[in-house]
Formats: sequence, C-alpha cells, structure tokens
Amino acid sequence: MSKSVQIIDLTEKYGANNYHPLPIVISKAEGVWVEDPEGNKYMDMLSAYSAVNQGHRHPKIIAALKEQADKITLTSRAFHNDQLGPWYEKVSNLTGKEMVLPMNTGAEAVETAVKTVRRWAYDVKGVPADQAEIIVCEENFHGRTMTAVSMSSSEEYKRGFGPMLPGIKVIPFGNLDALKQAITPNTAAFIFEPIQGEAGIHIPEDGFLKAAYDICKENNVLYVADEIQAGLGRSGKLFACDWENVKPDMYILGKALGGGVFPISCVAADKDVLGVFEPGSHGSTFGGNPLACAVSIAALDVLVDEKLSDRSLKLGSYMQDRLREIDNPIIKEVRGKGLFIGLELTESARPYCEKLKEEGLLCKETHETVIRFAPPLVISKEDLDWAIEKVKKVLS
Ligand SMILES: Cc1ncc(COP(=O)(O)O)c(C=O)c1O
Repeated sequence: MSKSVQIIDLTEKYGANNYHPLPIVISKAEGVWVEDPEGNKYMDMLSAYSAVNQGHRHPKIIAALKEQADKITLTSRAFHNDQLGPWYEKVSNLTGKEMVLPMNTGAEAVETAVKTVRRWAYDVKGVPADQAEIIVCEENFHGRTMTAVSMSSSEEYKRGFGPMLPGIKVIPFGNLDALKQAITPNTAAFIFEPIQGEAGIHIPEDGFLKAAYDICKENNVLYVADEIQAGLGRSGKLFACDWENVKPDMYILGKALGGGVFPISCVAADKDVLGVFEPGSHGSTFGGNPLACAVSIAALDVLVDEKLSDRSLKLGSYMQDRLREIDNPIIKEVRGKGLFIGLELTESARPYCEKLKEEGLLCKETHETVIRFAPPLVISKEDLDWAIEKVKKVLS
C-alpha cells in the first residue's frame, strides 16, 4: 500500500467528514509546485483558496518565520510585542485605514466585523440595542462560524445548526434596487464580497461597487468589503474594490495576509468605526501574535515588492483569453478578474478536476459546475502555458 493511500485511509478513519478532498496527499511544496510522498509533482492552481498568493514557502516569508521563531512566538495581548506595532503600521499604510484589529482566521475577522458594525450602530448611529440589521448578498461565503453561517443564503450550510443569528437581510448579489429597499433606519452595514469566490467567481456588473457605496453613504450605512479571498492581489488589483476606486469603510482581510505560511486575519477601518472597542470588549489569545505579525509583514512586502497585483492582472487576462479559445459546448462561460478565474461547465466539474489531477494540475470544483483557477501569483508565463495546455487537453 502506498504512503499516500495509508494517509488517506487514516484521514478517512479518524477525520470528521466535513471535506471532500481530491484523492491526493501533498507533502512538499515550492512556488507553484507541490509533491506527493511518492515524489509525483503537481502544479497548484488553487493556492489554498487564494491563501498562497505569494507562492508556497516564499524564501523571504520562511526566513521571517524562522527568525521570529528563534525569538518569541506568543505573548498574548496581555503585553505588547515588538512585531505588532510595525505590522499595524504596514496594514494601515496599505489599506489607508487608521486602525487595525488582528485575528487569526477569516471567519474570525468576519465575526469581528459584525461585532464592530453592531456596536457602531448602537454607539454612533443610535440604533436601539439588539435591533441592528446587516445586509448581505445571496450566495455569499463569509466562513463557517455561526455568525458567518447565519449570513449565508445556503440552506445546506445552515441545516440543523440553528437557531441562526437574527438581523440578517439577504439581497441578490449586484442588485442596487434590492440594496436600497433593504435599508432601514436600523441598518448598520452592507457586508459583501466584491467578487464572490466560493459562489463560482461572480463578478458584479461594472459600476455596482461604486453605486452601492454611494447608496450606503446616503443612508449612513457602513460599506464593508470582505476581501479575504478577492483581495491582496488576487483580482489583479491590490483590493478588488480598487477596480472601481472605492475605499470601503472597512476591509476584512485574511488568507494571503499570512502568505500561506501562518494564519492571520484582520479588519481595518478608520477610528470613527473601529474606535468603538474598549479593553475587554473583543480579543483573541493568538490575535496579533509576534510570529503571525512577522510573517505577515514579510508576506505584504513580497506582495508589493514583486508587484504581484500587476502580474495577476497581466497573466490573468492572458489565461482568460486562452481559455476562451477552447471550443467545446460543455463550456458555458469563462469569467474572471486577474488570476481569479472561473470556468463554468454545463455539467459537473468534479470529473474534470480529477482528470486534470491525472495530468498533474490541481484545481477544485466550486458550486458543482465551476472549475476555479487561482494559481499562486508568482507563476511564470511558461508554467501558466503548461497549465493552459493541460486544461485544453482535458476539455477539448
Ligand atoms: C470571502 C471569504 N470570507 C471568509 C472566508 C473564511 O475564511 P477562513 O476559512 O479563513 O475562516 C473565506 C474562505 O474561503 C472567504 O472566501
């Protein structure tokens, strides 16, 4: 029995059955390439759902991890640590926001955003206690905690987990009239993904992000962009909201914030919003730990120094054009921004992901019929051409 089969058996025997992974074990990685225990190499076209935008084990990020691991890894927030201040400054400069609040996972940052906007509604907007409302979009994905699941429109994500968090209103993605109608005096925030990732790379019509911002401003509603997956270079801009030059009231960031090396997430907003917290009102033992901050500083430096947003923009439109050349009636649509690409089929995408795996290319189906392509943004043109030929072979 191969090592891979043994490991999969153990996972299936002891692991909770909450994922449906492709039957492959990964034990090593570098850049865009990963390797199984038998030494077979594959190209990673998923990047851990856009957490590895900087490429696997980027040498500068690994160096920062090792250097910090030799000094101190955790203080809790009972004390200051020497990495947190410089990390705050870096995220503040990048987002243009005055304040930052660190967490660990994306869903925790979403929780933080929800607490912030509710408290803001209570303290600043004067919404009566327990009456704050939040508007979200159909087919959103904000994570798997109870708050994030309560925001979901998917019955499958919610089944048996109730009662859900109250005060959530769901509108169709990209629908400005529905947004206007959903707003009441108790609305605290509109929380949305500027490009919906898990839904199958849904891109709103041009003008939506800006028009939705204007509606929020007219009604004193906070405009909160969940850029956990679409942000940090993935869509061909530093933030997906940059496509319409919109500065949200709050950014929610995660995934590539830690360069795929260490978990870190955050929300960033100005003082009039994120200033609502006082000591004891929110926190996390690991949030803002020195290891995560040191890694994140390096991860953000790599993103900026290597101009990964520009690479994503250029290589992304190249890849989309090449995919559109494939002539096969099962292809319904190729859509994307930068290297954030969805290829929608008229039938289940899973068998094609399995065939691509046999060809040495790892990607994953989303929403049944969509193959998501999101390679590390450091991918070379040669490697991308290799990947495109494999996709052509499997889909032609
Ligand atoms: C837009 C968005 N928000 C939140 C999350 C949740 O992040 P995490 O899995 O780190 O909790 C994800 C994860 O895919 C996401 O894509």
